[in-house]
Amino acid sequence: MIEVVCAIIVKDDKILIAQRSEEMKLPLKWEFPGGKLNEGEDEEQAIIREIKEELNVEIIPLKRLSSNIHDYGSFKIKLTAYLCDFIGGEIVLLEHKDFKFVKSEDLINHDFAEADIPFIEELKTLV
Ligand SMILES: Nc1nc2c([nH]c(=O)n2[C@@H]2O[C@H](COP(=O)(O)OP(=O)(O)OP(=O)(O)O)[C@@H](O)[C@H]2O)c(=O)[nH]1
Repeated sequence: MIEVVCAIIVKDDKILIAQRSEEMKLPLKWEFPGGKLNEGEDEEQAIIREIKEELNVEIIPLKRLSSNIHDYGSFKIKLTAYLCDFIGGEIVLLEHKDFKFVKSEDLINHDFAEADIPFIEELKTLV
């Protein structure tokens, strides 16, 4: 099983979501940015590194939210979300096709990766 961490980055009561590019797995799906844990890394180190690599910004993980296990058929992931504080930098899309900040009740209107669906309900009560 692949261990993946993703960041729930909140700014002005809105959540940052990113759209996967055509070249990535799950093309054009929306997701919470993040990625796979490297060997020897803990979840917080991984999320800080991934967000810097993908979006060129600095975050601080504040709180571990829930984990979802999802089987895509060809691969299975354990996806863990972290509520994060946006501490600085200008977003530069280094891997994704697009990004936006949306209200938690608006998440449902985006075509999310299936593994993310349980977070969408959870976030309505949190953000
Ligand atoms: N970062 C991120 N990955 C997610 C989310 N939901 C979800 O199913 N995933 C899946 O988790 C896997 C690991 O993410 P990644 O961002 O490191 O993947 P990657 O670009 O290295 O994938 P690839 O190089 O295998 O295409 C991907 O296959 C991705 O499709 C999510 O909300 N955020």
